Parts: sequence; C-alpha cells; structure tokens
Amino acid sequence: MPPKDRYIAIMGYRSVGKSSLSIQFVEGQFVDSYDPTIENTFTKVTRVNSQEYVVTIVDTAGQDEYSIFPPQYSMDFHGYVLVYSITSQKSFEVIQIIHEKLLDSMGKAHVPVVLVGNKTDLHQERAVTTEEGRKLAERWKATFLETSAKQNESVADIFHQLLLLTEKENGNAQEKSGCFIS
Ligand SMILES: Nc1nc2c(ncn2[C@@H]2O[C@H](COP(=O)(O)OP(=O)(O)OP(=O)(O)O)[C@@H](O)[C@H]2O)c(=O)[nH]1
Repeated sequence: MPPKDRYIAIMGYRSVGKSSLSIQFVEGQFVDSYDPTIENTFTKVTRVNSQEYVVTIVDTAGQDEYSIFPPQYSMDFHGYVLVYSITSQKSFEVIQIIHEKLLDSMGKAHVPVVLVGNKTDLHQERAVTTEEGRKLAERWKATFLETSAKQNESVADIFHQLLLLTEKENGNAQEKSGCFIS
C-alpha cells in the first residue's frame, strides 16, 4: 500500500505543551524551556496497522477565549489535536471555546479530534480531573488521552489514534492531500 498523507493541526491555550508534544513525537526529545510558537510545521513518517503515513503536524500559536479562529485551520486538515493542561482549568475552558469555533468555522457537527490533557507528570498541581476530560471527549465523540510530553507518556498514541479516526471519517477531507497550501 502506498503511504497516505495526513495533515493534522494541534491547537489549544498558551503554554499547554503543543510544541512539546509535537517535538516529542517527531524528534523524541523534551526541551524544558518555553518559547511561544507563531506557527511551526513538522513532518514524520509513521506506521499504524501496516499502513504507512506521512504526517504533517501544524503546531499553531496558543489561543485564548478572545482569539478569532484562524480561517486557514478550518480547511484541508484531516484531523485535530486539541490540548489543555491538566494543571490549568483556564486551558480546559479555552479548549471548549476553540472546539466550538472550529465546528462553526467548518460548518460541521463533527470533526476527527483527539482531546489531550497534557502534563500528567505535574499531578500535584492537577486542576482538571480525568473524569472531566473523559466526559468532554464523550460529548464531542472524540478520543481522549492524558499525556506527559516531558515523560513521553502516551504521546505517540495521540497521533496514532487520530490517524485511526481519519480512516473512519467518510468526509471529503480524506484524500485531498494535494490541495494543502502551507
Ligand atoms: N512538566 C511538564 N511540562 C511541560 C509538559 N509539556 C510542556 N511542558 C512545559 O510547558 C511549557 C510550554 O510548553 P510548549 O510546548 O512551549 O507549549 P505550547 O502550547 O506550544 O505554547 P504556545 O506556543 O505559547 O502556544 C514549557 O516550559 C514546557 O517545557 C509536560 O508534559 N510536563
């Protein structure tokens, strides 16, 4: 089977670990410094169920409740990783607003999403319970994972789960890779 191209956007509030998760998945390392992202693109070849994928991850700038949803992220993506930090209730509120804006801007009731509660290594600072995350994902019909970019816990699962979701989706985002404009 030839490799499939998949375009994924990773979104969430500032400093929740979007870049750290992308870098951990693509480069296998964790950098403990904070450098706010404007936009970064990563590519990695990965295999799920004997299918090879060329995954392009667009790591977006952190958003807050007042940000206007960037229109370029509502098209040509096969799926979305929506990240909050388990140490920040605010980031959990903001991810719900981002999800609403995403659906609005796409004019769809559902898009392939993996909801990620990152920074599980900071369990003493936990402000969002696993149950809250799970319930939100259920409402969205999304896959839910808690991760630690720092400890490389469940990081590859995010992307593998999203690739599986894109296979289930019958939308016409499927084989549109040639239309992607970066
Ligand atoms: N302890 C811990 N710290 C993390 C984890 N993931 C990210 N961080 C730290 O959190 C800070 C922000 O991480 P980034 O990956 O830059 O976050 P971001 O969401 O890309 O931030 P923006 O570019 O502002 O949107 C950095 O200091 C990271 O080292 C994690 O799993 N555990």
